[in-house]
Amino acid sequence: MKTFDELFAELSAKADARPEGSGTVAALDAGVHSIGKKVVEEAAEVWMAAEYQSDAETAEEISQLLYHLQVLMLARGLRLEDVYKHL
Ligand SMILES: N=c1c2ncn([C@@H]3O[C@H](COP(=O)(O)OP(=O)(O)OP(=O)(O)O)[C@@H](O)[C@H]3O)c2ncn1[C@@H]1O[C@H](COP(=O)(O)O)[C@@H](O)[C@H]1O
Repeated sequence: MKTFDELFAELSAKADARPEGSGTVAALDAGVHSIGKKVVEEAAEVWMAAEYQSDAETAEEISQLLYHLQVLMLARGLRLEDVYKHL
């Protein structure tokens, strides 16, 4: 298990080190347009899970949406503080 901040630190390190086989590196290489489509897809899956699926399935979909949002942040060069200051 990891927190939102811990995942962001892990993904930031992967973006810098670019390890072989990283899905995050592949997503970053695909670019903002591709990542944005994934965010929308995952958001729709969160909505459908919340309406029709279990709590556990909804939580899993939410985790995937949070992951893809973090990838989008990295692709744009945004830091956690850039988002947190609006909360
Ligand atoms: N938390 C996640 C995570 N959540 C979601 N995903 C990605 O999002 C996809 C889930 O989307 P779907 O369920 O829609 O599955 P899918 O449609 O079959 O996926 P695609 O075919 O579109 O890739 C997964 O296949 C992963 O590619 C994640 N990929 C990675 N992480 C974590 O990110 C870290 C770095 O991962 P790597 O960069 O791959 O090393 C690790 O800690 C991972 O656990």
